[in-house]
Amino acid sequence: MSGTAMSTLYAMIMFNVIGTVNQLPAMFYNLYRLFMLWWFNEVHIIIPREGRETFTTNGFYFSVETYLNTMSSDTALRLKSATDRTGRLLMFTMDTDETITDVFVPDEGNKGKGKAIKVKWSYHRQQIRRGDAGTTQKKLYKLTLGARQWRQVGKQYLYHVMRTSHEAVAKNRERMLFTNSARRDELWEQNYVDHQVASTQAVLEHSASFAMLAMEPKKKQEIIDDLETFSKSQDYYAKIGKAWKRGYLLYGPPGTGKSTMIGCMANFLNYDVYDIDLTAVKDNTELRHLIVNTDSKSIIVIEDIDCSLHLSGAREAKKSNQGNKESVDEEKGDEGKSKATFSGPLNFIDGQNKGEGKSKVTLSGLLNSVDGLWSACGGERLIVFTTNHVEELDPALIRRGRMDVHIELGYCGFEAFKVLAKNYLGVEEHPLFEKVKDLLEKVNISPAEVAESLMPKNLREEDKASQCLRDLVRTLDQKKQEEDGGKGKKETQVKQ
Ligand SMILES: Nc1ncnc2c1ncn2[C@@H]1O[C@H](COP(=O)(O)OP(=O)(O)OP(=O)(O)O)[C@@H](O)[C@H]1O
Ligand SMILES: [Mg+2]
Repeated sequence: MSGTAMSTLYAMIMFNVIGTVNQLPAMFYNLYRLFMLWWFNEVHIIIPREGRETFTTNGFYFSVETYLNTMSSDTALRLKSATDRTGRLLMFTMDTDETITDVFVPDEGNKGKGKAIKVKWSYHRQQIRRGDAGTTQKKLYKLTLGARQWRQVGKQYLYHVMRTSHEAVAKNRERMLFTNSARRDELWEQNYVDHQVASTQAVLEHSASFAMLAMEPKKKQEIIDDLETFSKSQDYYAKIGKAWKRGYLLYGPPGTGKSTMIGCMANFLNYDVYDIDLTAVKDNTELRHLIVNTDSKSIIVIEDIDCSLHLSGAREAKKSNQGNKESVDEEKGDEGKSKATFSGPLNFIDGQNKGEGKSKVTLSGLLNSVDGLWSACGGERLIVFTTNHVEELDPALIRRGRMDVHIELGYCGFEAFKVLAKNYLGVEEHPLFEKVKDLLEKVNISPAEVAESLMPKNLREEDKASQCLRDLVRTLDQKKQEEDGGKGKKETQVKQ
């Protein structure tokens, strides 16, 4: 094909894409177009970096870049690599004039009838002379595919590119942790927050995944299925007229993995986390304001809800004192005064009430805020309460409909231990496993304590697994003796 003919074709496709050939008589134009497609049998689509207006950029160019990044590292021969803007994620892009091939299977029922098509992508830079102003460089991607394929599934393919790139962006999106909490330092210690970026934004650094969560496998799978179903059920929730929200109550003794599970949920769903410390919330109005101002795709967390406030007490006092308007007045008194926002994780509540136990949040205030979230906010959200003492919570707070799923996290059983042994020591079998199994049936020990025993204490030790397992057996024996001696709790507890 001659250079002139190619340029004509480029020009045509570009005209076609941006729709500027309206002046041509329609019939002549269509005939001409069909002839060109038949004659050259290939279509080239140019996606320039520059947008249509001066000084603008073309969003689709970046979608293509992200899309190609999801595949170019496997197929291109020359790649450029760089980190993304956060400096954390490695991106691979094609080098100039590099070409890669993509295979696309259109939907059944489409004109392409489900047959795979091959398309080519290439990346180019062109020097453009601008008279006396010198030259500028134009960056562009070029898509090449058969003329018939373009007619049949071209648009479907381009939408596929756009959708895949949006999904990749969503997947690699950094999860943020917002907190009103004076517990910020504690969160840092737990590696929830990256120190370096905390002054401007808090990135959720918790690397927890369900794979490393020690829990009975069937129960774990049920939770994963529940989360997955929830995240894909937008249409279903709309159909039954229910807000797209789900409440989780996580309860169990200390160190059984409640906070860890929240990290797993956030990473699994790719949601942000809003950690609300009720003791740092001034009053009910402020709480409502905080909750309603959370973004979609987020998990609103209230940890240790039993200790944050004496919520059940507040409710009981209110019940037994129906005539006393004080608590109601308290709830209404600060209407409109709240200034709290989730503008960032640091200092967004004025310091005076922080951690001083002066919060005036009441149980009914909390109930109203949760219900307000259910009714007033669009978008998907989870709300998670954690507690060590579920029996002390007011039934209204945790009734189904508010807290849809109740998950008990118990002491460490043998199944949970095997997950920990695999994660911490990389072993799936060991002669000491039988002994550990036997002791775990008799002793109540939290996964946190087991995890602590499984941490190598001496790097010079060659057989770290045996050393750690011996350490665990010693700890379990010691606990058993304590329990046998009546010092510890002896009643059987739920194990995971
Ligand atoms: N089920 C578990 N699976 C894996 N690791 C666990 C599990 N439970 C606890 N751990 C380990 O123990 C540490 C403490 O656990 P975590 O903070 O999740 O407990 P918790 O139930 O929230 O305790 P608390 O009631 O005191 O807040 C975690 O950092 C993790 O390393
Ligand atoms: Mg916790």
